[in-house]
Amino acid sequence: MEHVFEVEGLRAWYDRANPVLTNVSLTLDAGEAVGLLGVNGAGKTTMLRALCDAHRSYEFRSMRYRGRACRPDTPAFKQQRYFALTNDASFPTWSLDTFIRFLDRAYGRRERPQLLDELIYGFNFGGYRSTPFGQLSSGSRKKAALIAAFQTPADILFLDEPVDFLDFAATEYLYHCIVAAAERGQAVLLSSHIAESFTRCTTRLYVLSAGLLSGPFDTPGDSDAVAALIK
Ligand SMILES: Nc1ncnc2c1ncn2[C@@H]1O[C@H](COP(=O)(O)OP(=O)(O)OP(=O)(O)O)[C@@H](O)[C@H]1O
Repeated sequence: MEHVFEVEGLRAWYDRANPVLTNVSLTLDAGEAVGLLGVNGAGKTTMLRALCDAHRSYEFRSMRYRGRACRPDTPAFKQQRYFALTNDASFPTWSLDTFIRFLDRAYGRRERPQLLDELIYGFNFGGYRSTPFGQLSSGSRKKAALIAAFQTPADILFLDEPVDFLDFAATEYLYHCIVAAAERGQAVLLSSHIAESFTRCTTRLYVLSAGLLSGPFDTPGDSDAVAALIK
């Protein structure tokens, strides 16, 4: 089966003599959510940033989007992936409504127009859609970032610690959104420190440690077994 995305031999660094990532290879398939585990500082964010053209210092042996060679900055790849940061402080004067208009131009419109309204309702964000991001609480800012991510028609969603800052209800709704995105045919790669987010949402896991990515492993059914993967 053709993978929607594959990368081999990714290496990334801040100091070239001490690379954060020395050999990262992974595949993502349409219609699956995949987890990315690693202790604090393992390099998960650096990896996602490198894959999404947000980190300059990297090299790789090969990268493919739907079987075609690409780079993180290839326009055809960029238009089919969305990267949601852990803690996004960009566009402080923009609201969700403004941001969505921008994303509609960049990614094209949603196949189901009602998806955006469903997401705003599900994340209980209706009262904030015209509030500037800079005036939102951390959790509400995160909800805006996740609504923006899940409403795009991009083939691949890269979600860096999507659970962070969310309240209980929003966390539950996030899990629903990840599963629903996979059911719609998108590929989702999410990093997290919450084992439950993997057992609830993913089918496969990769573990980042000492610059190397191991896996994929079938996602275990219980949280202790997930945590054991990084011991
Ligand atoms: N701007 C930077 N300059 C230099 N080193 C950095 C920079 N950002 C991150 N690092 C280092 O790169 C390594 C990987 O950091 P990264 O943020 O990718 O890890 P992470 O797995 O996402 O961590 P966490 O789970 O704590 O978010 C760490 O040793 C970190 O100190």
